[in-house]
Amino acid sequence: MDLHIRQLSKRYGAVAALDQVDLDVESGELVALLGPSGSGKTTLLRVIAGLLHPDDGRVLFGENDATRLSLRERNVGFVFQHYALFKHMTVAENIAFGLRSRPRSRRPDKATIARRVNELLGLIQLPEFGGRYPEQLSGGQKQRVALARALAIDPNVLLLDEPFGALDAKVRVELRRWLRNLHEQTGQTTLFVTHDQEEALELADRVVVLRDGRIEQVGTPDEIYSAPASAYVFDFIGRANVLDGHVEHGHFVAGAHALHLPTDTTDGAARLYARPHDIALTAVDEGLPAHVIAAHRLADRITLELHVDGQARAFELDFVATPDLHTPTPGDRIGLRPLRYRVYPA
Ligand SMILES: Nc1ncnc2c1ncn2[C@@H]1O[C@H](COP(=O)(O)OP(=O)(O)OP(=O)(O)O)[C@@H](O)[C@H]1O
Repeated sequence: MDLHIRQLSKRYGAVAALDQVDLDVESGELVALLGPSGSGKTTLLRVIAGLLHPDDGRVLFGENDATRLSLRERNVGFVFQHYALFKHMTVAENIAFGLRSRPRSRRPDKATIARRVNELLGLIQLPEFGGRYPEQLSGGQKQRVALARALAIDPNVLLLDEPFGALDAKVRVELRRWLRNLHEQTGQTTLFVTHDQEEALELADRVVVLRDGRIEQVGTPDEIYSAPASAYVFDFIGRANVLDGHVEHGHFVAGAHALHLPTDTTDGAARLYARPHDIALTAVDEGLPAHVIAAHRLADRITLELHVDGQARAFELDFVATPDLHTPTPGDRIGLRPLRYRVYPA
């Protein structure tokens, strides 16, 4: 089912946890809510779930205004990082819980529930685990069961709040790929909260970047990564180098160096942002002059720490070592040519 958020606001004293948020999620989409701690991700998810009431604004499931409906009436499935399974119930009982606790008029019969549970055990790839108790499962298995429990009720939307946040890095990566796969099978409209940009970019159809309770950018992972709408998004999405300078007649000027800007940018003080792997090494008089502070090698990758003439911030450049390439050493003078970059007003 599609989901529409209209002008949602929620304050805690002086803090605007959500500030006039608008968002449309299409039926079947997997959308990541991405932002640093305190940006409002969990608040937004809880308002959609009906666990929290907004001060203002509306939540629509399809065309139906759900703003005043309770959690149960909204028929949402959710999995939170710390939303533990019921310890005294088996895996199968946990998965069946949502269906069994429906009012009698809407409760499926026992055989239908058992069929649904088996189907879900298959979907989460734990077909033999129905009789186990949660304490007999690994962390990743528990979260898969939690997901099956959330899916059992055939929810209007599936809401996931850092569901893999408590697991170790390797399991996290496995589970996010598994979740992407599962999503392709179920086609369930899903909102996924994370503060991990890699997770968001790999998993989602679209990413919503939040900042202080407002949406900073909404786009496909490619749009967010390749065309960050602001310095904030650029910085949050990956490693960033920053050059201070100014824009003049379609060029970014830093010291004696000018770089052509493909799009119209207003003249004035500006900052250029470039990723460490998007910068080429040149002869010192052909690029931005810099000197090498340190060189680090990890397998075939080399990272140079640099000081660019006239700039206050440290600068980093990454490249792959090849046999014919001379690796600069500390103290060397080199030139830099940003290959891909974005310029934002300072
Ligand atoms: N119950 C509460 N009482 C007071 N302030 C709150 C409450 N819940 C959230 N806030 C504040 O609202 C803002 C948004 O919080 P929220 O939990 O939505 O952020 P988040 O992006 O999910 O962060 P995290 O990644 O740390 O979970 C924060 O400034 C937070 O301190």
